[in-house]
Amino acid sequence: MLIALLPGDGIGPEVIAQARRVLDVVVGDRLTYEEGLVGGAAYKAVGHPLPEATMEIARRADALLFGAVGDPDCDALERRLRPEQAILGLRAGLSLFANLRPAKLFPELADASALRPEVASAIDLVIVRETNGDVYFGEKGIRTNAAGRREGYDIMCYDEDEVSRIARVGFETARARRGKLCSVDKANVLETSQLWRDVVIEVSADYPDVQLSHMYVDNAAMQLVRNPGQFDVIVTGNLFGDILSDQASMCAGSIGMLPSATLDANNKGLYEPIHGSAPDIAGQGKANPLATILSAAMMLRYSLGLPAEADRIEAAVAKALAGGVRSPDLGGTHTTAQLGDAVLAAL
Ligand SMILES: NC(=O)C1=CN([C@@H]2O[C@H](COP(=O)(O)OP(=O)(O)OC[C@H]3O[C@@H](n4cnc5c(N)ncnc54)[C@H](O)[C@@H]3O)[C@@H](O)[C@H]2O)C=CC1
Ligand SMILES: CC(C)CC(=O)C(=O)O
Ligand SMILES: [Mg+2]
Repeated sequence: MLIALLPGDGIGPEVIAQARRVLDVVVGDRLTYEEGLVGGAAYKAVGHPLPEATMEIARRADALLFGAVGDPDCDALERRLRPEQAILGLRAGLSLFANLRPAKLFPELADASALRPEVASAIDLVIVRETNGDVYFGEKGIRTNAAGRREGYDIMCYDEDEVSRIARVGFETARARRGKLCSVDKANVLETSQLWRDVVIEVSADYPDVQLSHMYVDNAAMQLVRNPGQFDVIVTGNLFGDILSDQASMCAGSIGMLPSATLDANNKGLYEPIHGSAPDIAGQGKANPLATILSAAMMLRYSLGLPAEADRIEAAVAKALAGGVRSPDLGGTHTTAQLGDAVLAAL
């Protein structure tokens, strides 16, 4: 099975290196890898953040393992050349529309959560975030308005098929878990959200066994901190899901702990930590690689049909944490490579 390995920028290559070490031990030569340039690294090498050569590898691969993109050197570039376009281009170009972001507290990390231990310990949820639409992909630009002033605009738009297909992923995910789906929107002020809510209710007719609720996104942000244990599966749009998942990560200890899978309709997937390229800590050995290692486990489970191997990796991460290894984001002083060492030792 072929893996497209896309390290990207900043801490991306550092965390991918640790995930690769773990995969080498757990699945060995059952996987082969082809590395592709993405993000600022690709822009600097060939003048585009998502070169056709990388897309070609991505299309051929059975799964994609992605680090992160984003490079302060590229901040002044026009939008289509910015590193971040690489991840948007991969999601759109490969129809990767269903981003699953599980947030669960490893019991060993109760002290690292931003929440009180008794509140944090209840967090065990999945955010199902749509990733092919919303303001990230609507018409956008900067124009001069009638008053002669510059105005920026990003059209928020979802069509009913986009909503129903992600709603189905939400219902199926909930059905396989505790049977509760919370759809998060802003239907009190956004037409897009009103349609979202209507379509989710229509789809719910096919899932009478799943308990559906609706919540406005501002309340959802508050409830995630107040009582995260009330959520099983959250289904939401691209923007809201992006924000809520970073927030959920702190309930589970750190942004360096949350993995993700972004799947197409056939479970081909791109696997990546939810975090970005973290330029503030890049190159210092401070990055927590566990989100990426856990993303590799999700890849084995969802796209490669190797659930036992995925379980092994997740158990090794838990064992490493139980052994006391902690990167700075978790309140410790261990390096990126030392976290990788601890997971390998646990394996
Ligand atoms: N999927 C992707 O490739 C994403 C790319 N980005 C890009 O990354 C760049 C930086 O964005 P930020 O807003 O700073 O978000 P970020 O997620 O890169 O970093 C936010 C904060 O969390 C810390 N952090 C992130 N990952 C960590 C890890 N594994 N271990 C320890 N600490 C970690 C960082 O040091 C920073 O203080 C930007 O160019 C942004 O556009 C942001 C999010 C996702
Ligand atoms: C470039 C961003 C849309 C990436 C991001 O923040 C995310 O997917 O979580
Ligand atoms: Mg994000």
